[in-house]
Amino acid sequence: MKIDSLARNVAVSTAGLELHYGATPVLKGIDVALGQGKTLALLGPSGCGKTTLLRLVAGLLAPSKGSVSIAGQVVADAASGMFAPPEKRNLGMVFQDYALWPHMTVGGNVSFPLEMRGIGRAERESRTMHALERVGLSAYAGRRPSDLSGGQQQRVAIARAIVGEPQLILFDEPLSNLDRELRENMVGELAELIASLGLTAIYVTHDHSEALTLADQVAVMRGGLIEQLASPDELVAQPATPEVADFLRLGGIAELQNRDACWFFGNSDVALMRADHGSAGTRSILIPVSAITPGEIQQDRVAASVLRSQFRGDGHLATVSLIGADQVELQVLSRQKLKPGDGVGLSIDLGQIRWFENSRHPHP
Ligand SMILES: Nc1ncnc2c1ncn2[C@@H]1O[C@H](COP(=O)(O)OP(=O)(O)OP(=O)(O)O)[C@@H](O)[C@H]1O
Repeated sequence: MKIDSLARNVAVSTAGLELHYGATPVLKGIDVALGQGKTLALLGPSGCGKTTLLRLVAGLLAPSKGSVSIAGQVVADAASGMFAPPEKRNLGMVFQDYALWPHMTVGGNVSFPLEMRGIGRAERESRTMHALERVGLSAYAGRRPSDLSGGQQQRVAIARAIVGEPQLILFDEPLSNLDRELRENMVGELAELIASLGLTAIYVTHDHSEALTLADQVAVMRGGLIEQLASPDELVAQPATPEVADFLRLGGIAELQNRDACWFFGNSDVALMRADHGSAGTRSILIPVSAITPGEIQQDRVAASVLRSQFRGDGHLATVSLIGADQVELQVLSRQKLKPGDGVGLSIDLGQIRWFENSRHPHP
């Protein structure tokens, strides 16, 4: 194994990583580097390759091209054929379905990885109790997993993943089997646990709020590629593409056309604002929820019709379509309840609009 002294504080990195199933490319060239003690979320829609990337880091799959390094050591390299199996990578894994052994006690489950490593009984017992204490389950060591709730079972899986004090912990949608309330509580707990243990973690999820809550860096993936890799703050403030903005639900995405010195929504007659002569013919924009103030329909407002609305804690979040450009859907936050079919006038703060360089549209 090669030690890269320049990369000592890089906990995990990939270079030109590709994975093909036969002729089908699933990952098309992934370059990431994650610092010690940091959490990286892999976020993206179903089938974009998140789990495949995690499995390549874990050593459950070998790359078709490129390499994976952990703590400066190459653990897989397609060119040389070098491949370290999972048990040689010093990592912990937590899966969606907990993967606990039903015939063993909670304590037995947690101590199993230590037993596999040949660690003696006394040390196993003290480390197991310590790991269970860390997840708040020391009183449950003698119980069977089936006696525990879903949230408690997932904590047992986390205790089992940290008991060996791994340098890296991999989470594959660990909360997706829990109901919404428990999931929301556990996101915060997990973030706290990861921080207090100083873990380096990779966390796969398709839930943007989980990713933005937990991670220091978020890789938004699409079609086997990373579309944007950035901190949560940067992603929200500066989504690189309309697709990223749409996936993070930052607001409404629209395509504008420059005609007669005005920016119109698509090829409709609904104008948003004046345009400079000579500016590009077509641009995609993000109109954040915070840029729109809803009110009565009147002359200087963009008229829209409510499609659906949901209460979300601080108001009613409605999806509206523009009258005269009904392919454009925007998100509006309203104090009053809006019902499907209601007419609403939108005051749009043009200063908050984000203009994208490209002219791609997320809903072809
Ligand atoms: N063994 C396999 N053989 C062929 N194709 C596969 C295999 N495993 C995964 N794929 C394909 O690879 C692509 C990426 O799968 P992957 O599980 O990494 O996606 P994902 O982003 O994690 O999605 P999800 O959130 O649904 O788990 C998918 O199109 C999937 O159908």
